[in-house]
Amino acid sequence: MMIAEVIVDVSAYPVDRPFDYFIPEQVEELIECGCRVKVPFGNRNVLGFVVGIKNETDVPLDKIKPIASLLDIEPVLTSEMLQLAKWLKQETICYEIDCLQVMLPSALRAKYEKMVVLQTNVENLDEPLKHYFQKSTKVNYKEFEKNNLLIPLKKALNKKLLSLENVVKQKGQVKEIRKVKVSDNLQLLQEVYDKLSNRAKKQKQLLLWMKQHVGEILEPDFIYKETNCSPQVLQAIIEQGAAEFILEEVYRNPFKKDVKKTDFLTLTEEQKQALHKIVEAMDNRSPETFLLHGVTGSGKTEVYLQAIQHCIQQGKDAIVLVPEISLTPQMTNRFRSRFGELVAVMHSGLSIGEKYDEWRKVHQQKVKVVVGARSAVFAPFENVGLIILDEEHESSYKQEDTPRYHARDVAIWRSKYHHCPVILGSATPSLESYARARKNVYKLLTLKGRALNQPLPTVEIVDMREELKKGNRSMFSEKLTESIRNRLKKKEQIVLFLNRRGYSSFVLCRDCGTVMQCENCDISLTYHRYNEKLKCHYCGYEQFVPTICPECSSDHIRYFGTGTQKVEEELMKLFPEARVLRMDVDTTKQKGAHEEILENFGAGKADILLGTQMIAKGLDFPNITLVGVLSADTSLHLPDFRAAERTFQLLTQVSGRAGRAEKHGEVIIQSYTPEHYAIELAKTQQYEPFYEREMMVRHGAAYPPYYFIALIQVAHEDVLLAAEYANKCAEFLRTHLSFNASIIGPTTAGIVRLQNRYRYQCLIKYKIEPNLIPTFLQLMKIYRTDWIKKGVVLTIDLDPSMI
Ligand SMILES: Nc1ncnc2c1ncn2[C@@H]1O[C@H](COP(=O)(O)OP(=O)(O)OP(=O)(O)O)[C@@H](O)[C@H]1O
Ligand SMILES: [Zn+2]
Ligand SMILES: [Zn+2]
Repeated sequence: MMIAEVIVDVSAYPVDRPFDYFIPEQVEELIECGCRVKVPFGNRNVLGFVVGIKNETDVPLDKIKPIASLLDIEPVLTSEMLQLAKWLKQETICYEIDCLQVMLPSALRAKYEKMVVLQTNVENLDEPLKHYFQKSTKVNYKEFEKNNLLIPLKKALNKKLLSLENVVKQKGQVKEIRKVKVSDNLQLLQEVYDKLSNRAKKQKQLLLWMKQHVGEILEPDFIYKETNCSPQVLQAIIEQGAAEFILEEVYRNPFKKDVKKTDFLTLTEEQKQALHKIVEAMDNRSPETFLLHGVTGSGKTEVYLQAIQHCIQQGKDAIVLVPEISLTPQMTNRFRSRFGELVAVMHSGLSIGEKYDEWRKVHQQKVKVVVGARSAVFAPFENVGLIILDEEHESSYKQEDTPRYHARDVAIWRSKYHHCPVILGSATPSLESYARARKNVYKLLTLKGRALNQPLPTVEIVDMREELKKGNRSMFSEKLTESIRNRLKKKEQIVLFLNRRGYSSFVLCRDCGTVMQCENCDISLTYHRYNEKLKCHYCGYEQFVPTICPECSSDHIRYFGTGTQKVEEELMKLFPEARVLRMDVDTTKQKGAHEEILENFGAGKADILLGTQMIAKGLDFPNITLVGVLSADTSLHLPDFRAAERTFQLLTQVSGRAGRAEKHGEVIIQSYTPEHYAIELAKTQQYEPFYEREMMVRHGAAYPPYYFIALIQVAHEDVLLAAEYANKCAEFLRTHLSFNASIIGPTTAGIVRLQNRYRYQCLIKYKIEPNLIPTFLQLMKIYRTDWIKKGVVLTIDLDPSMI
């Protein structure tokens, strides 16, 4: 008797543990840990993951049900992933099932159909299988299941004579085109022809034509054009068996264009030293974490590329994480141009099907390198030799939804598992990472100079209050206007950056001052011009811009806030001759739009690239000599203890786009608070002085990296109940945590009402608190068994960004 331990796809407290199921005899030889199964749970069948297989159980045998069906005969999760899920669940206080799901592409969570594909000459197959592949090289898995052939199938898979492919069943997810296959039986064609009455002239004509194309596979449009027949005529012929419609699967290619191969650059002395240390760690199979701190344009990417080369030479695989926002084709092409077909790319711009195809390339070990956003840290390579996080300071490496994991932590866990190094790279490392490097927890590697020895750009800060005093009400200071004009004359390129973090365009009544607010959240709606709608960025609520004020019926409605569109309009007025490209959420909605804008700018088809966060990173164009930051301050005033750090990072990153080749770069930063240290220190572009200063601030306020923080939020539709449970929560923490932890709150959250729920929170600061995780687990248990029934929503975030 064999028993499988299964984690089922039900997120509820008592269910967050493996359940025992009998393994039916016919799948005993097939089932492995990491396979998905369907199992009866309550009165329905649910999806589950096999996490263990054993011979005995403590559960009374009459309570155990059998597995309903086995969905995979090759595991979709490796044993590494199963272990990782167990760790992640503790680390982030969530359900194990959430951890398992986050590791898989969404196509595998959806409906799918499995096909068995021939990888060899049919003759090499064993007898019972042969028959299925006589006509086609791809056969539905169900055929083998139905005919009890799973055991010979598995043997053939192990010998790599056959392979498995999952075909997503959901509509539109497998890319297929319909073609017509003319029968290859000439005699049959003749018979059909003979049977036709003479009146069916068109059909006869088509059949005569088909006799010239026996066995061919053709596109319907081609047939209509060649023979002048209608779809009805073709249909009639098909019904008589002379031809058939077939679906031909075409592979998605997320890479629109092929890239030219590039060669390795000769490294600078600093690059060489950094690479040497990394290679050493790889050779010694040492799970070290390196912090590669290199100024903008210092050639960090080249170091990554050569480290990956070494990794591939060792026969191992490399994972490269890049923030979603800088996963531009320009970025991925740098990897593809070196490693060609060995690269898979994973990011949210891909369709479900494309994502799945890329994941499969990794799962089937067809590629050696994956370049992707956060979740690519779970790439199912089995022989990882190197993990890289580029722009390691980026907040998008932290998932803000369960499981609330940080890609850096997962990367380090995997590096220990695989005995390989991790590289964290940045021009502006997070304070946490830099502090760890100072303490030698991470190994610090520094690139002080730019790759071609170019000087860093000159940075000037313009006080916008002075501009206002001078009577300049425009969003462009005199200095910036002058510099733009100058570059336009010299035919050099300009990047204008609008800091939109924490900033939005809102709509206000000029008579009564009412700001249009979300129905569900205490937050103003953001105006989107492209569809003339107001949208809530937190819950997605949308409405048309009102023509009269809902409060006072005035029709004096006014738009506030400087969006990129407004900047564009003003640019047109000031510099009618300038060719402007705008890059923001609105202009990059369509697939490939991002790519096109960058390509056009790179090809010199525009003078000015105007954009938001999207253009702060990764841009590497030699002709950019001026970077203008229109509003440096907006990100300073967010309810986030990292606001200054993020502002400094952003300003440094965006400044780094200027003067990357021969021509010298200039940066102009406009600000209303130029005396703030984050802005003042961005002028020198030196990281250390900022680090020292910001560390003092963090020390004074007892924030990371000096202390760890955790945030617990309690939300309820009823404000009183929200407060009541938040109090219970705080009380529970105070009685269970030691004096080492300070508990602040409950207080109301930054946004008091979100999605119709009132929100309270407790902030916990600690250095060492052994009781923390057990206490959180206990609290979670109370919540999941009791509070949840009262409509309370409780979340625990062990590394919150907004507080
Ligand atoms: N050793 C080298 N010799 C010549 N050119 C180099 C070398 N290393 C890098 N470069 C070039 O210098 C430019 C900047 O390099 P890269 O983009 O890798 O820097 P980075 O440190 O990643 O910059 P950022 O953090 O600003 O994105 C690129 O155009 C790159 O091709
Ligand atoms: Zn009004
Ligand atoms: Zn809302």
